[in-house]
Amino acid sequence: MVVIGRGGETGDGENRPAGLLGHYRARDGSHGARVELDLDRPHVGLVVGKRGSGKSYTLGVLAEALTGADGVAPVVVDPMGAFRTLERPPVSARVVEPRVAADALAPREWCRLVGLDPKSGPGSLVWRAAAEQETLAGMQEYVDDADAATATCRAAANHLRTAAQWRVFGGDALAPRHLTERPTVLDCAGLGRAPTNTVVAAVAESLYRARVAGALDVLPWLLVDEAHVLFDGVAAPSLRQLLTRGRQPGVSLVAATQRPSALPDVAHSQADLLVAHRLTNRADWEALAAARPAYMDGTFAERTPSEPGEALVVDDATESVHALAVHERETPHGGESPRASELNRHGGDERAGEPECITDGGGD
Ligand SMILES: Nc1ncnc2c1ncn2[C@@H]1O[C@H](COP(=O)(O)OP(=O)(O)OP(=O)(O)O)[C@@H](O)[C@H]1O
Repeated sequence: MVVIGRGGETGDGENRPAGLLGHYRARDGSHGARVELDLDRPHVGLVVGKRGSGKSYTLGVLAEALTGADGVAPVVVDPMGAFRTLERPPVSARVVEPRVAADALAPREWCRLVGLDPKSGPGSLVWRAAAEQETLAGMQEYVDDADAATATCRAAANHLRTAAQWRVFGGDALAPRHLTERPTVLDCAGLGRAPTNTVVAAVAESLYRARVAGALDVLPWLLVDEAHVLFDGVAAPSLRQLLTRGRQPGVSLVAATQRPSALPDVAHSQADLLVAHRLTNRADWEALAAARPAYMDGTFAERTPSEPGEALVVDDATESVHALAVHERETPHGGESPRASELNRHGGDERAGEPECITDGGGD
């Protein structure tokens, strides 16, 4: 058995947590030896591949592995509702509609979020409101009562009203302890790009701060699907922080994307683990190759897997490359596209239960 991500360490490996990622692929398609992933130390991972190549499935396998290990806690950002099935045993994750405290975002991020230039009148008013107030309701009141031109107040109020309509602000429901006491899925299906970015910014920042402050006794793993849309919005600074400094306090980040070429260079240079499913785009191969070291034998174009669930894993810790079949999920995979032929006579399709909503009150 091989443990990916664990290199050059002495000591009793038996006692250190690891999770099953897959098996080596034999030439005849049969399973070879087990390949596990180190869950003892924090990691930065990328899961890449074209549409339908198995990225979400692999994130699900990783969430299941983390659930079975001591001392770690998976927090999954679910942009499409594909991970709701993790609420079933043996994971029994809590699926929540995320709520974010308004003061989890810095004043600068508030301006960016609502699309206002901080140097403009309305932008500077929103900046001051965010600096002074803890809740979105408080910010709205601050803007309404501000000693500023009517047009400035009205423009700022309109932008804050839009943010209020996203229904992601309110209370401290995403407190790090809450997030990590059980495997958690943040159900962002139906949220747009800006509110999803808001959720990821707040969660990434609060997990990081909690670990730095010594307020969390488990090591969180933030798993984000469709990551390219997050490195392009207000979540980007918090994700960059996890990439460059998250391992020190013990926060892991695994980002999945179908467009690795759209990720910033820092994501490629900081990742110590790459799980590459099938990729056919030259720009994507080049983005991976630019950051990948000489121990890669052959090119990504030559070695790209052909079937969903097959992966090329590049491990910086052991400076090795592995061709795997990713392990089968224990919970059902929820990322399947619906097929017309599988709809029932009433036109419905079977969905996982409605997500639980945890708000602690005191919201906006
Ligand atoms: N390890 C695996 N074992 C068995 N089947 C798999 C595995 N990985 C993927 N599949 C199959 O491939 C399909 C596509 O996988 P998945 O939904 O994870 O793709 P994706 O890369 O996330 O696609 P998208 O970019 O559209 O979200 C799954 O529905 C599943 O049937």
